[in-house]
Amino acid sequence: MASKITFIGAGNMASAIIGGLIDSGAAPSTITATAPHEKELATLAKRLGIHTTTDNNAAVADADVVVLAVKPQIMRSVCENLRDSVQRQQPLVISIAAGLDAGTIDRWLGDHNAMVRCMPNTPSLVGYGASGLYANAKVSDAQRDVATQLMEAVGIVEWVEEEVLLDAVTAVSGSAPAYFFLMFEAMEEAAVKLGLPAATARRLAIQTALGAATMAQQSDKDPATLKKNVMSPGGTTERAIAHMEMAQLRTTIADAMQACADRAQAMAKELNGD
Ligand SMILES: NC(=O)C1=CN([C@@H]2O[C@H](COP(=O)(O)OP(=O)(O)OC[C@H]3O[C@@H](n4cnc5c(N)ncnc54)[C@H](OP(=O)(O)O)[C@@H]3O)[C@@H](O)[C@H]2O)C=CC1
Ligand SMILES: O=C(O)[C@@H]1CCC=N1
Repeated sequence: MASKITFIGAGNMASAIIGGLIDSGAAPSTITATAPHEKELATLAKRLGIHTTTDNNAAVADADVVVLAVKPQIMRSVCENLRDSVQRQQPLVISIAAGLDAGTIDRWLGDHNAMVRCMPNTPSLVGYGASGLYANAKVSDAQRDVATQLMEAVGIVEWVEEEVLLDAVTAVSGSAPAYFFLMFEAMEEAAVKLGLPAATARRLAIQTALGAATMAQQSDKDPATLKKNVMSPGGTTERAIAHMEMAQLRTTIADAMQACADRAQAMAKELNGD
């Protein structure tokens, strides 16, 4: 990617994306990251060879792409401080903040900006991210490609055409790593009750999830068929799955995802007010 990219914020998500970009061939000299403290930046500059600065406005001055990667609660003051530089430079602005509408950030940045809003997830840290992206009407096809390349550096990308669908993305991928971690916790606890050492149980559960995910990704069969293939008639898996269905696991998952999407809506109301 030849564009000059500036990351406002240099925390977990920004450093994951920058690491992925460099691994996929981006020149470190085209990347700048900002944060309030020199010390954190110096570590990042040393590790990745990128430019760093504590001056957000200086970092935006020659950027083609500006990625907003600060916490939602401080986004307004960060954006208002950047307004003049962004209006002068007119970069593609990509926000990865949860809960903040593209329109709100655009307004804080002085309006009429090409804005992409992205909902990533934490497996981006290890290159297995899943991101949902939404673009406003100012974003060109070339800028869409840039945003796709940026997030594909740390995983897969799915575009949505209506911003409200990012709430569904939050429910199915943004928040979802935690659902699987809960499953690992529960399986480990149950396996310990069945007599296995905790460490053995954890390794087996995690490897099984990795295997199941890889199979589901590589197979041309749907998940229902793959599930059926594990279930010998009258066997052990059939008994376990019957128990999960009887306990309404599907309803629990649907209700949890609805609660997640509802919370995303409520957060948007809290965060997007004047
Ligand atoms: N974690 C997750 O699962 C997900 C996170 N997100 C979003 O990603 C964004 C970043 O999250 P994450 O990386 O986890 O957070 P971090 O706290 O790890 O990173 C935030 C970064 O912003 C820096 N910062 C603080 N104030 C400023 C400022 N005024 N100017 C420039 N930089 C500043 C922080 O520096 P310092 O540490 O010195 O304060 C830090 O480097 C959030 O908006 C979050 O909603 C989205 C989806 C999933
Ligand atoms: O829990 C949260 O609010 C954030 C957004 C998606 C993942 N973490």
